Amino acid sequence: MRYTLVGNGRMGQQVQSVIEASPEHEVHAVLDVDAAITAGSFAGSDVIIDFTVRDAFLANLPAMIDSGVPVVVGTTGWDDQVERISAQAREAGASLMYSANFSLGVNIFLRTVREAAKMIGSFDQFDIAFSEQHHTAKADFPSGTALCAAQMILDANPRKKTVLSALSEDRKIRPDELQVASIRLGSVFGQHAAHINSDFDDIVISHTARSRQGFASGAVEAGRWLATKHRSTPGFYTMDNFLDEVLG
Ligand SMILES: NC(=O)C1=CN([C@@H]2O[C@H](COP(=O)(O)OP(=O)(O)OC[C@H]3O[C@@H](n4cnc5c(N)ncnc54)[C@H](OP(=O)(O)O)[C@@H]3O)[C@@H](O)[C@H]2O)C=CC1
Ligand SMILES: O=C(O)C1=N[C@H](C(=O)O)C[C@H](O)C1
Repeated sequence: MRYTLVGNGRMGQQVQSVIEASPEHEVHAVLDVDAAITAGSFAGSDVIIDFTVRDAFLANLPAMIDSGVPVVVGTTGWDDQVERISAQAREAGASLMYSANFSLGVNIFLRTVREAAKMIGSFDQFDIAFSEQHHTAKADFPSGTALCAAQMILDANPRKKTVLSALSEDRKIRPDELQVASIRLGSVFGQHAAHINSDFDDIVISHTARSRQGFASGAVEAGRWLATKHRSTPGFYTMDNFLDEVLG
């Protein structure tokens, strides 16, 4: 499988080393910030993996779609555009897979949080909040993973209606607001936690990334899966679709 990588930062380099460690895969090209990207930039490639920044991803997307090569997007910070872009990909007969987090561990964690949020929804005594910690070079907040978890909690728990990502100095949080707190600290790879509280107990469900390798391995596996999917059923996919298929 020949991969073209868009972005050569922390994640681009980690994806490159995962691909180079596998006899089945090869890096076809790496397109960094200086590349003038057109549809032709992806010729000869089986999969594109994008780890850049919101604006670069949005600017390069038309060329990626026009190339007809399936695209795995790890870049976060564009959740407000997901509906428009998924429709655009479907209309073009392209394949695009987006996840704010390609780590298998994180996706298992997210499903656990969803189940917990659903269960506590039946009992008024429980409150829930979410937190994330990342390195100080991270551009977006809350993390894409935290936003994804927050949406799952809002969908699962009728007592939470909106996300509050920054507290106000002059008012209390409302019971129907879900606090999503962000900490930027040193070189933390990524830590996410759901915090549940009642008068009787505290439940904390958490995931801590031990390196960037889990994100990168997941993105490479997702690329292999998407390339196969693209041949039979092009479309817009997420890690949920991938996991549903793998888990049967
Ligand atoms: N889905 C997942 O599993 C994960 C997602 N992420 C997300 O991935 C993204 C990247 O993270 P990370 O690698 O840590 O960030 P980095 O800042 O280390 O890397 C981003 C890279 O993109 C480059 N870039 C900027 N504009 C363009 C462009 N137009 N064309 C090509 N390359 C460009 C930057 O170059 P320069 O620095 O020279 O501007 C930089 O090298 C973030 O949105 C992050 O949240 C991170 C980890 C896991
Ligand atoms: O920027 C990062 O580093 C990470 N970003 C992703 C996110 O925004 O959720 C995933 C991971 O936690 C690392």
